[in-house]
Amino acid sequence: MNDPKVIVALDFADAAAALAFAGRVSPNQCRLKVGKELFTTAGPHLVEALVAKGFDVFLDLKFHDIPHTVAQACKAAARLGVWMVNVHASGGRKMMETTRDALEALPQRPLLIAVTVLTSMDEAQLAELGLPEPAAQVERLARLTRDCGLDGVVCSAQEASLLRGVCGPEFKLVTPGIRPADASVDDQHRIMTPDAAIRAGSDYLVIGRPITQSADPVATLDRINQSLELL
Ligand SMILES: O=c1ccn([C@@H]2O[C@H](COP(=O)(O)O)[C@@H](O)[C@H]2O)c(=O)[nH]1
Repeated sequence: MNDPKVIVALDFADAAAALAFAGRVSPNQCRLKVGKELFTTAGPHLVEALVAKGFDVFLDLKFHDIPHTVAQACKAAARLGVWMVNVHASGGRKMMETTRDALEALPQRPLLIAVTVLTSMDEAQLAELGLPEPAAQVERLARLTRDCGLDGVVCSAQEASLLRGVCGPEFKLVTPGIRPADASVDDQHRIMTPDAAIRAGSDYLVIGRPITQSADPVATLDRINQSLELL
């Protein structure tokens, strides 16, 4: 598989557990995501170690701060050799454009995407924040992200077909909240199965616990990949 669709979320408590998983899979089977828990405990060295093993690494730190701070943080991420990095679209136009410009000045840059609405959020939680229902808020932030020249967004697969129409074929749609039919939903709300997500227009599926907490993580990953090959 040259372009694996599955990005495994390495939400492990320490570097040893993350490296043990990475030692059991190959860069042809999946990409890897390092998020807040693992980065806070294991830091940049772990990211560099995964990159050195040949994996495409998505550094999922969801930066959200003033423009200069976010741009510098994303440049620091680029120096680690990561494949993809992200910010929160709700940080606004100036933040996204400043970060895009900072990365475009580099000889080699990671993909830059923006989080729209977290997949754990439902309509009631958004209403509490004074925001419209998920699809409307996701579309608004995705349009802004595209206008700022970023490469794509994080959204739920439930919004993928809408955004594919609005943002075009090249715009990357990275979708967490993926749940095989027999998996626990956990704290996710806007979910979809792996094959339905790809059919809806997702480019990449972020999958954590359904793989990493399963009895046989490699077999689960293989099963998901096989279900996608049939499409
Ligand atoms: O909207 C978002 C953005 C990021 N995530 C991250 O994806 C994984 C999902 O893990 P699961 O175990 O498959 O639920 C996790 O690292 C989140 O931080 C997201 O879920 N939703």
